[in-house]
Amino acid sequence: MSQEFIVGKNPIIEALKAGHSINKIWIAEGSQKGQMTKVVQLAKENGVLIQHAPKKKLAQLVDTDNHQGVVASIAAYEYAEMEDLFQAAEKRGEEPFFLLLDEVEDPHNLGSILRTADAVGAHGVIIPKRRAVGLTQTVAKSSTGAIEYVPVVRVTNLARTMDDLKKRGLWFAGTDAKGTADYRQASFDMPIGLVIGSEGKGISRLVKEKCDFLIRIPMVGHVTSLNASVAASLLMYEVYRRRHEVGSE
Ligand SMILES: C[S@@+](CC[C@H](N)C(=O)[O-])C[C@H]1O[C@@H](n2cnc3c(N)ncnc32)[C@H](O)[C@@H]1O
Repeated sequence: MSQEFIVGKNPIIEALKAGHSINKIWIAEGSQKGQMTKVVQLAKENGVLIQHAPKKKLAQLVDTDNHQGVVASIAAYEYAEMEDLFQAAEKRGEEPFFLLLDEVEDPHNLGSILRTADAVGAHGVIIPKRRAVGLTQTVAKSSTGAIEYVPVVRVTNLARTMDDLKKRGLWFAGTDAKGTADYRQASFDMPIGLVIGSEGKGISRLVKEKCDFLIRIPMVGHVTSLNASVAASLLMYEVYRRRHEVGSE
């Protein structure tokens, strides 16, 4: 089984809580306080081996000093199947709410999108296999554990996947700073796929053509677009706002 590392207390706590298969945890000597006691307690409950080591050893394992004194070696994150996303919606008695990321490359953006997707109860994220970031440890860290809860499906061809999903009732809202409709006027009560473009090029032509409508978040300042994860978060919360009455969390 392929193996990678996750770093930081919160991501490791979430991985342990979610029952992710962890081979071993390294804790830096002298950093056993605060949240670290929770890491140790959960590791013991899950029978995970803990090794205390100098900070330098942790930095060598993961090639960074930014590990908050704890590193875990885990089985690689698994991708979900499309059916898992539909089942997640069905289980909650909700219309499907998926995110499609068209070649998002920055792991911090993907992590942050997963974090908000978890917060708003989106049923899953769809990414292409090529020219896009996958489920790496940087993504896991940026997602602060949400990677454990939001199913991510990898597909060979996003445009073709949209055709398949349309047959299952999905509507696609493309997002673009130059989109024709103000997002405040769009409908989100049907089964919806929110399409987010890449950091550099935005949504590709083919994928854009498959979108049923193109929405924009109005911008009255000087820059021409928002960061992909910021735009995704605002729009995910708009879907949430439309679907949940105040106090009905
Ligand atoms: C950094 S932007 C891409 C900018 C790219 N140069 C372009 O021309 O589209 C990344 C993605 O964030 C989303 N986005 C950014 N600003 C937006 C806005 N004002 N309204 C809707 N979506 C936006 C879109 O999905 C966009 O493809």
